[in-house]
Amino acid sequence: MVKQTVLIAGLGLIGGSLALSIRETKEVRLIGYDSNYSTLEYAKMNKIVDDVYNDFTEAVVQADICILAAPVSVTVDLINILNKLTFKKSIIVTDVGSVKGPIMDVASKLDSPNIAFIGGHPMAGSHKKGIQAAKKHLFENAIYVLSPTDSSTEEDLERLQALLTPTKSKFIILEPDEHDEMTSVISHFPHLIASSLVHQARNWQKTHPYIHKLAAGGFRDITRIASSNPLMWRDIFFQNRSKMSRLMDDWIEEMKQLKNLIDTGEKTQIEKYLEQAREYRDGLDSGKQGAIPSYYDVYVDIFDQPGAILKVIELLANHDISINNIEILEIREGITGVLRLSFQNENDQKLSQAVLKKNHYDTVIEE
Ligand SMILES: NC(=O)C1=CN([C@@H]2O[C@H](COP(=O)(O)OP(=O)(O)OC[C@H]3O[C@@H](n4cnc5c(N)ncnc54)[C@H](O)[C@@H]3O)[C@@H](O)[C@H]2O)C=CC1
Ligand SMILES: O=C(O)C(=O)Cc1ccc(O)cc1
Repeated sequence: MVKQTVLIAGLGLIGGSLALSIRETKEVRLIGYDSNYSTLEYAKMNKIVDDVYNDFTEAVVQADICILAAPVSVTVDLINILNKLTFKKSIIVTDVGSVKGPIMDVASKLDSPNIAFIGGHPMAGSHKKGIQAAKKHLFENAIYVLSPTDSSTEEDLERLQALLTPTKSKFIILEPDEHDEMTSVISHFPHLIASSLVHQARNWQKTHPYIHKLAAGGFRDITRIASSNPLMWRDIFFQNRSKMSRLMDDWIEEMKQLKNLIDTGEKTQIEKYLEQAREYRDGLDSGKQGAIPSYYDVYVDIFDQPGAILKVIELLANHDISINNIEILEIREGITGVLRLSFQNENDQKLSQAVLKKNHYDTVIEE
């Protein structure tokens, strides 16, 4: 069987993770392009792809399928380059960008009859960046948005889905504008708000130096997404600029109304506001993977003793459970402290809780 050549352009967190899940497909020759030499070196050394290129044109003309996995603005530039090339054979081109509008706009100008463009967005990720953070199972159970275009056929869509099957994600078809509006509401705008809450705390720290300590609990949780890659998010905000701007207008208006209720002592109205928010939030399906991936955390009480953290890690490693992230939330001399362990999925979360409980650790999973 003739192997199809698949190019991943941009071998960072998302491109690298896609490569790790696709590479086991025997009938694929996987090649990678990136502008960063050490990324290419890493990808080659760790056999994440079969071959690496630092020239996009040289790589893409070989490909049967090309996945553009660079920042959104770079993806737009790469599509513009595609429009200047001659393709002697047919190629399916897709992307992974968090914003679809600008990418689909430029893709609609592709005039080679040999290019079939299908927009894409695997809705899972992390606050980390770069190929070192790539994970084979990153997209497991995640929603994977696909946006076919006039240039793509049903067969192209099926071929792309077949290639992406090892990601174990769930495909949904969305119109680009629909996608950008929804992601602006549940991902892009909340991101900005999380960062603004952090700024607010930082400003108040000048008045109350102790705020830093108090912010370690719930505040850190609700602002977690503010720790993500600033360059990527800057790109997302500007590429989804008009939708972000509209949401900011709505938000400012809502804040004004809330301020008014607080200033005038409208307790009933405020209670109603909180109640409605609680009802809607409780109705969100916590068991399903949403667009912003859930965090699967387990809180473990540990004693401040040498090697206490290591013991927990060893225990889970012995059960083949891999930990995504570890944070020490509070530990003071001689008393118990809390360790937050984050896992890739609910299964690992529940399994680790069972293992830890069996070994007499106090654990909590927040609902
Ligand atoms: N990080 C996340 O959680 C998610 C990100 N996305 C989207 O995936 C895309 C990539 O994001 P990440 O992998 O997180 O970022 P990343 O920073 O980990 O990787 C980006 C890669 O693109 C490369 N790159 C940058 N400029 C380039 C250029 N001119 N030519 C070739 N390569 C270039 C970088 O060297 C890097 O290896 C973005 O469009 C983002 O919107 C989609 C879903 C989730
Ligand atoms: O919202 C976040 O920060 C995430 O948890 C990961 C993420 C980032 C960007 C996306 O386009 C999709 C998911």
